[in-house]
Amino acid sequence: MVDTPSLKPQVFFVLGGPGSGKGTQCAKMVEKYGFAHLSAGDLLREERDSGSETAALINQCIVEGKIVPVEITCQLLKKGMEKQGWAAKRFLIDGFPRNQDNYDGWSKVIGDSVDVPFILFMDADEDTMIARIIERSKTSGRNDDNIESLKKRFATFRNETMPIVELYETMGKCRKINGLRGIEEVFADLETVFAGFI
Ligand SMILES: Nc1ncnc2c1ncn2[C@@H]1O[C@H](COP(=O)(O)OP(=O)(O)O)[C@@H](O)[C@H]1O
Ligand SMILES: Nc1ccn([C@H]2C[C@H](O)[C@@H](COP(=O)(O)OP(=O)(O)O)O2)c(=O)n1
Ligand SMILES: [Mg+2]
Repeated sequence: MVDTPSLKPQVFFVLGGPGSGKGTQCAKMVEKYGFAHLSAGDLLREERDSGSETAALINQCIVEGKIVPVEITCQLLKKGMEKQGWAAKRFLIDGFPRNQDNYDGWSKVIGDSVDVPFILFMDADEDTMIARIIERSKTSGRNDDNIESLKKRFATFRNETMPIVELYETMGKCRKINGLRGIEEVFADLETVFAGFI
């Protein structure tokens, strides 16, 4: 039987607490292996800064460490994927799905039109993540890179995002990465996990 190549895009979600290294590692995968990278947070900040009618709601969620309703985020991701050329692409989608609402909304709108071979979970302890975000705050210009917002983001991560990580774990689709080491050592682990896809 002829093995017909799938035209579905492959999507790898990248989850982990704030400062766990999601964006850093995705950028390296783009540079070395040509993956397309969509950061849900970056898309939401861009949408907020465009001054659209959802800008105020998005900003409120960002500052309060809450998750923006999926109708907004999923449309931004879908548009971003279409812009990159939908089919036969390998996408890293960073910072999504961050809660059950994200997961359900994606399933409804995108669902089986993509393959999700696995997700990455960047694992790090809070002290390390806090130190990294404090350092990042010196240059990021982000209005949520401060200790007050950060505490709320951690609570959301523990209460809403970890159950999604666990859901993928029960499906045998979660690849846990120790994010505590140096950037290059972490990346070497990603290369191992992605063997067969790069
Ligand atoms: N493995 C690492 N070791 C030390 N610092 C790191 C590491 N990975 C990322 N960083 C730094 O920590 C900060 C947060 O990383 P980032 O990739 O933006 O995390 P996230 O997208 O998960 O919030 C950045 O300033 C980045 O340069
Ligand atoms: N799926 C998502 C992703 C991000 N957001 C909002 C809420 C998050 O605290 C902010 C920032 O997310 P982002 O992934 O950029 O943050 P970190 O890279 O984890 O530091 O954006 C969201 O509401 N829904
Ligand atoms: Mg990030």
